Amino acid sequence: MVLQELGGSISRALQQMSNATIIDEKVLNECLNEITRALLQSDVQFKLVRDMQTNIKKIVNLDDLAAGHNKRRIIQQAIFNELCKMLDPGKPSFTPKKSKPCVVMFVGLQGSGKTTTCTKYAYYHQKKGFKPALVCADTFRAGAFDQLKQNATKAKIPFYGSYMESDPVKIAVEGVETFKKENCDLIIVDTSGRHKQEVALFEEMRQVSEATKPDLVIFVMDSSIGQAAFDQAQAFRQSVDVGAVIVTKMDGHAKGGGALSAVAATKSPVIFIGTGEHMDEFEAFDVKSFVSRLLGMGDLSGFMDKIHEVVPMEQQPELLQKLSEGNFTMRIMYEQFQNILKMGPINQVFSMLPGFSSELMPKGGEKESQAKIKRYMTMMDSMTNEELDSTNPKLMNESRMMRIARGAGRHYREVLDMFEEYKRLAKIWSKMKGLKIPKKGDMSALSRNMNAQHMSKVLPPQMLKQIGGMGGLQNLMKQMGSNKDMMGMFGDK
Ligand SMILES: Nc1nc2c(ncn2[C@@H]2O[C@H](COP(=O)(O)OP(=O)(O)OP(=O)(O)O)[C@@H](O)[C@H]2O)c(=O)[nH]1
Repeated sequence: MVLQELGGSISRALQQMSNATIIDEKVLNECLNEITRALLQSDVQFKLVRDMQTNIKKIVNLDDLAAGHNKRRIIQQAIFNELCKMLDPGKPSFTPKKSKPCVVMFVGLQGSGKTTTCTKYAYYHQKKGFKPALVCADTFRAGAFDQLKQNATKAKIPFYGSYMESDPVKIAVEGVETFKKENCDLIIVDTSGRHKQEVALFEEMRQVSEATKPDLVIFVMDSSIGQAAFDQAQAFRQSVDVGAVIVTKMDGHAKGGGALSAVAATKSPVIFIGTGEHMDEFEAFDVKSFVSRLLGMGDLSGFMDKIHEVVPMEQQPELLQKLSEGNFTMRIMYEQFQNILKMGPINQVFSMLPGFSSELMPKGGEKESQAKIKRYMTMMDSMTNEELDSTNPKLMNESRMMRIARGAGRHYREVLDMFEEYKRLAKIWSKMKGLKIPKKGDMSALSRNMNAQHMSKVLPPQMLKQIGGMGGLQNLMKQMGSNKDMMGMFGDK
């Protein structure tokens, strides 16, 4: 079962439960069985799923719940928490610091996407101001060095390797020494891919680890390996001190369940996921955001962080001010489209945005969505400043739209479509009116300033009903103590 289907099945099970007039043992069991089935089909290890089910039943004791408690919300929250617990081993991974040079070693099965991921990891940190370098200690696969060299050159990252030397330990040590001298602060060592049974290659990996003394060993796992994930991850952990997991190929036909099993086997957190073959198809992994998106709840906190990353600091207060005044103009939409295109793979960003995901981003239609955004932007290029900055929808009459269509070489119908999309987004964002704007556009402060009132306006009515209306929402926020967690629930589905 692919990841999107898993999310869909879980959301449906929750929805069915919410539709029941009374939630009793039978309804709860049906809901949990549905979720169990979905997780098993997604290749989550059987034991993990069984434990989860037992835990939820322990937490949600229907008889003990005093009258007046919102049972649906408690069950939903329990499922959310259990899924988070499955993915969170409870200890954070080592994170590289610019001030101190560090060595990170990559291990994984042959073809898992290790070499590609090494470059993605280096590129990600390079964008954050690190000085990364790549060492190819894979002397087993002919062509591995060329592949790394090619990727590294593309990303302008220094690399080290040899066509002649056959001893991976020697290359690894020389590469690490070389880059330490060159003051690189993140030295990444790519090792040979292994089959599970290859004792010699496991021994080689152990020796490379012993010689280079990595600060972190990352286990790279292909998300489609299914039920085998647990055993494979454990085999690696027995030879080297795995400290983090990266799950690749989460795009396409990925089965998400293997990730959960790998976390359980290595007791190490997933730190990134690979979502495509390209360098920037790589996402930092956050458990709560992931589960939130898996359950179809959207992830506004992730979106806020993304905005923080790509919207220039000087633009932020201005944008927030405009949103707080309820002035969502075409120009803001244009700028947001520009930012979205800058943020990287569009499907990742869309799944975080309230309102953007469902209409503009049909599942699997990233290319079309990207083209649509570009088309919208071309049409907006033919608009006047007055039109772009107006908040009066009446300004956009037929003759103006005809003119824009002619100017952009598009059909009138397409301009109309774009305008409908603008109105839809303006309606969603207008609910941010009155939001207190923190100084210097601090996004996390903005999250904190969101109160139940704002949330109730932005939440889809169905979801608000599930939570237990305004009262339930206020209670939930009090209990959670932090608005940031709640931000994950801002989907518009
Ligand atoms: N769709 C998709 N493809 C990926 C992803 N990561 C890697 N790949 C592809 O998977 C294939 C194998 O990747 P490599 O990086 O060569 O794998 P490797 O683990 O280094 O292989 P060995 O050196 O043999 O161990 C390549 O075609 C990559 O482009 C991903 O996140 N999504």
